[in-house]
Amino acid sequence: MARASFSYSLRMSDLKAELRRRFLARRDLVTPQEAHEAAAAIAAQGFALVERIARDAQIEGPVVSVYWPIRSELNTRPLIEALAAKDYRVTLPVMHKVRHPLVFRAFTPGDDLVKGPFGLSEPAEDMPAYDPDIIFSPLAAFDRRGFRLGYGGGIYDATLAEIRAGKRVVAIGVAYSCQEADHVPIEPHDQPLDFVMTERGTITASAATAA
Ligand SMILES: Nc1nc2c(c(=O)[nH]1)N(C=O)[C@@H](CNc1ccc(C(=O)N[C@@H](CCC(=O)O)C(=O)O)cc1)CN2
Ligand SMILES: Nc1ncnc2c1ncn2[C@@H]1O[C@H](COP(=O)(O)OP(=O)(O)OP(=O)(O)O)[C@@H](O)[C@H]1O
Repeated sequence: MARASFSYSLRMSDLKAELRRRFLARRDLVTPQEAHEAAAAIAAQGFALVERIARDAQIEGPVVSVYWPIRSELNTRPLIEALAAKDYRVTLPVMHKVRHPLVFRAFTPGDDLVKGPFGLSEPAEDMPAYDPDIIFSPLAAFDRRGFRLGYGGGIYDATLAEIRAGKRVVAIGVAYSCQEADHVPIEPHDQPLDFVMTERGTITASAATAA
């Protein structure tokens, strides 16, 4: 038994690592012009979806978490600007350890960010922390059920599991359409997204828990 589950998890991590490599390589091929247009599309769609979620769920002044892009991730800075301009409470993730939940700290465009691990830019430790109502999550690959693969830290999974144990949170994956996979391999700890947003439109995830 022990041997069977060991080989299962080895194969699973190889499979995830291979998919991660393949889909990150696709993302790296996006041209600057495509990236520019996608960032504008995500700002418009993301802003509209936040307004819709806040209205439907009757959340006054929702806390919205947006990632601060690194590497070839889709640029969410125009989305952050659009939300902040309408007085939404924007937070950015602060990483502590792999497989541990993120902390979300307040950010307003123009605020200083400090260097975190892996080239991350994060709000300073003295900024106030809030639990988000809506989380925009980066990813390497996604499927239409709403399952995602990240950089392999299990961090968004741990974060969503923790918040969902106490309240409703809407998770929105942000990606280029070239990052869509038929089926992302899943494990029991994987937390589904509610929506995935690409430059082509917004997908309502079929495995969503909060729709
Ligand atoms: N822009 C952005 N912010 C984010 C994330 C993200 O994916 N993108 N995160 C999403 O969770 C959290 C940070 N987590 C991260 C976890 C791992 C790596 C990383 O670079 N990992 C190495 C592999 C390390 C290893 O295998 O030992 C790598 O990919 O090279 C980056 C961010 C919170 N903030
Ligand atoms: N809560 C957990 N319990 C047990 N194993 C876990 C847990 N979270 C992650 N792992 C293991 O860590 C590895 C990375 O997890 P996974 O592939 O789900 O991360 P990811 O979704 O790419 O990362 P992130 O959520 O940070 O973007 C996997 O091989 C998985 O088995």
